[in-house]
Amino acid sequence: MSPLTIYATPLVLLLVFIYIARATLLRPKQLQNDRKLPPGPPSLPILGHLHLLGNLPHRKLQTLAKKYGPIMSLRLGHVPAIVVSSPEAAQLFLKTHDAVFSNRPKFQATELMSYGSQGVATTEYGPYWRNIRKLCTLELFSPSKIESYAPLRREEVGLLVESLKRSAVAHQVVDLSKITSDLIETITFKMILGRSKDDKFDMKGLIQEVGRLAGAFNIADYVPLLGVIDLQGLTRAMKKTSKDMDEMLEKIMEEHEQDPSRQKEHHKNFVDKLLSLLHQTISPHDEEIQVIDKTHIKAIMLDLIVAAFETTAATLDWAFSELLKNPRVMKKLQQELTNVVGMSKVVEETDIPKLNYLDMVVKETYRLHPVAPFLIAHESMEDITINGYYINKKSRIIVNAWAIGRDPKIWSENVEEFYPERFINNNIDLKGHDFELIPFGSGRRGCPGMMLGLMSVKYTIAQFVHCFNWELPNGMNSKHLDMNEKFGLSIPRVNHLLALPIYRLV
Ligand code: HEM
Repeated sequence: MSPLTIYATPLVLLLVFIYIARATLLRPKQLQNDRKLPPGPPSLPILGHLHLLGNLPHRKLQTLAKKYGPIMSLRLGHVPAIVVSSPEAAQLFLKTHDAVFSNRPKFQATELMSYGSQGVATTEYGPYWRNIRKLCTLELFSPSKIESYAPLRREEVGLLVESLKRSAVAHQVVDLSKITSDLIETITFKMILGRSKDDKFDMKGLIQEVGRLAGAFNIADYVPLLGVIDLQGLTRAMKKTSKDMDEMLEKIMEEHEQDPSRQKEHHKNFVDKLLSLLHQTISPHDEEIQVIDKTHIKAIMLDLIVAAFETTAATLDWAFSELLKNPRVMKKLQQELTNVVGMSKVVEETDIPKLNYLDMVVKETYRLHPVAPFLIAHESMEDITINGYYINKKSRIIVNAWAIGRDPKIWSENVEEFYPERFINNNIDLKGHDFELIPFGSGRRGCPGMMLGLMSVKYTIAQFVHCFNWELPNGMNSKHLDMNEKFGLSIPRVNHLLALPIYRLV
């Protein structure tokens, strides 16, 4: 036994004892009063229901919701949580009572790595969030801004097509997961930071580490007394990553400030825009004057990159996985591309609105693989009663978009099948109005980057599927392609997707 273990064990026992004593003596108000909580499974002392979550909590919570219903009550350590698993219930939380549930809970990861939760996605509901979100919408997500990035997407996807053509000639299997993740990395960095990856910093490595740490199950968030001793080593890792990340973001800001060409309006990218607002009020007309400083700018940049990168890359990974697993769908999509674009041309973004089957393929990808299966956690800002159930202020709201997408009562018995045609005769879209399909969330905290992300997703799928036929390596039967997923900040594939490109245009 190591000396560390010898000292740590009595300490853990002492902390556990204090925790039980506190929990017993200071019983939460909700338990003293006779208020009806939503149903839920029996819980353990201290852990509550943490032990039930497993490695793939979206699947475990789906199973539990079948027994306890679409509004289910859990306790994750000391945190009361409500799990929402039907479109009707999601509508209640994200639309009808949106104003009560628009807060974000604080996590150790966002506190340590997002500058005290000061980014867009991590910050609490209030004037600061409202102003920053308004600014991002105007400067990054407006239709004209999305269009202004079309040349960037065209160039980066074009370079990849050329490289894939070379692989095709050499009969070389490519790592599609890596290729698409590198592509999204480049596009995201150029859009938000105005620069591509370079040797100076390992931006992707750092962002992936932030994603890994933020997505890890951190006992400190649920049993704070145990968090003090940092048994998992996460606090240490977060502090280190946050320091490295800070150095990188500082240098990036410095470079922007020192480049005089950046002062010209048409050269400005998102960081320049944020820097031009330094020490100014974001919105002088709002009820609370907010002056933006460098810490805010770093938190906003980081939040946007993390929100954009993993989600978009994981979507592409699952879309290509499903297309390779379902050759019928791949052929039908190629047929649509042949008809609309023609075999002698590559896809342009202006073709995208005409590609109806592509639209259905993307929706079906999100139905089966909402890459943020629980959206981003929401938190109630006041006590409220919904459907006769009492919900405490500061309850964590977990919307299981993954379970909703796989509910046979909504999607019929072929729910596990990748079948884009299910969208032919309905108007279900991804905008958050149809609670059967909410991979981008809904309401005030719904994803503001949806249209920007969808453009990269659709354009990349269309170009790759139009330019190439794709085969699995070593003649693998499509039925044998593994679809194992891992849970984190998003749910990517466990194993990278490998495939052989064969050029198909004339
Ligand atoms: C294309 C794939 C994407 C998916 C599937 C996705 C999904 C989501 C989801 C589920 C949420 C949480 C919604 C909620 O809590 O109700 C969210 C929030 C957010 N997303 Fe996205 N997203 C994507 C792309 C992007 C991109 C490209 C950006 C920015 C460049 C972005 C920026 C954000 C931000 C800033 C938030 C936080 C909004 C807030 O808290 O007010 N997302 N996204």
